[in-house]
Amino acid sequence: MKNVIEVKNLSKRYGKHRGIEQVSFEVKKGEIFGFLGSNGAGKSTTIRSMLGLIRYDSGEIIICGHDAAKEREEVLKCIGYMPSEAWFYPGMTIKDVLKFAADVRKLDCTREAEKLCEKLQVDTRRKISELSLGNRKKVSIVCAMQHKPKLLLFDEPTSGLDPLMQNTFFSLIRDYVAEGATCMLSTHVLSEVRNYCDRVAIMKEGKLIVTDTVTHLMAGKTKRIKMVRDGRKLDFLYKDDLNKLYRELEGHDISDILIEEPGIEEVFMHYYEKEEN
Ligand SMILES: Nc1ncnc2c1ncn2[C@@H]1O[C@H](COP(=O)(O)OP(=O)(O)OP(=O)(O)O)[C@@H](O)[C@H]1O
Repeated sequence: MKNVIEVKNLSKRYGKHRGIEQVSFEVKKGEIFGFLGSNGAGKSTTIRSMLGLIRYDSGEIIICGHDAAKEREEVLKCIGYMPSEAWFYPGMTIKDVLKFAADVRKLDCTREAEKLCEKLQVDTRRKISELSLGNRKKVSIVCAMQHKPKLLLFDEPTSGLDPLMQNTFFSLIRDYVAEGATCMLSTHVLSEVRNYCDRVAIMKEGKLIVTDTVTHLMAGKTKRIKMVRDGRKLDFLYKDDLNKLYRELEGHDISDILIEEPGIEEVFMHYYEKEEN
């Protein structure tokens, strides 16, 4: 399958401060790719480098077959970007904002914008200054999607959206992906990754520590064990061979035991801990 994103050995420093180091990953056409990491891990730096919003120090970024450093305009043509801050000129109406965003691309996006506004319940007559954060986020979503881009690139898209709108947002993504688009989104919301993403990359302290399918990550060796041992309730994550655990339990009174797959939160923590060891 064709790669829509290829990031190779991407590094960026902010003066003395660490930005990102040697980040490499690929996203295939038709994937929904989750980008995870705690505050300051380097997600926005990677995304902004992809868009040419910041100049990176070394490495290579190819998007839709174009080099992000040398063919920025071509790259921007194929991307619909939603930044984490939904900032617009406060005096403009939503309709004006959407038209402005389409005009910049020299496209008529009226029909698609109307469809999106209806689904997201956006009243285009309202002024930006009257909108809550959630409603500004919705305007941002329409701006990113109305030109039906090949690559939907979202930086923390759902913060501020109510659960109903989050569902609508992901169903829109799925519709575009079904029509041939690809999506990469950064998020702190692990359930979004579990429910909607095909693959995930986890960043930590400027480095990419794992890239894998969500299914594979969830099916790892780590288990959550709940048991009552010698009258004491225990609840812990177990990463080793289960046979070893059974041997360790010999001679103890086990009155109850439950072995289950950990949640994605635990898988995420597992990778963080593993890196530290
Ligand atoms: N303009 C800047 N000047 C100096 N350092 C910066 C700047 N922007 C980011 N950094 C640093 O680069 C690192 C990566 O930050 P980045 O914003 O990419 O992380 P992030 O994963 O997007 O975090 P968050 O989830 O909080 O948005 C951090 O150590 C951060 O302090």
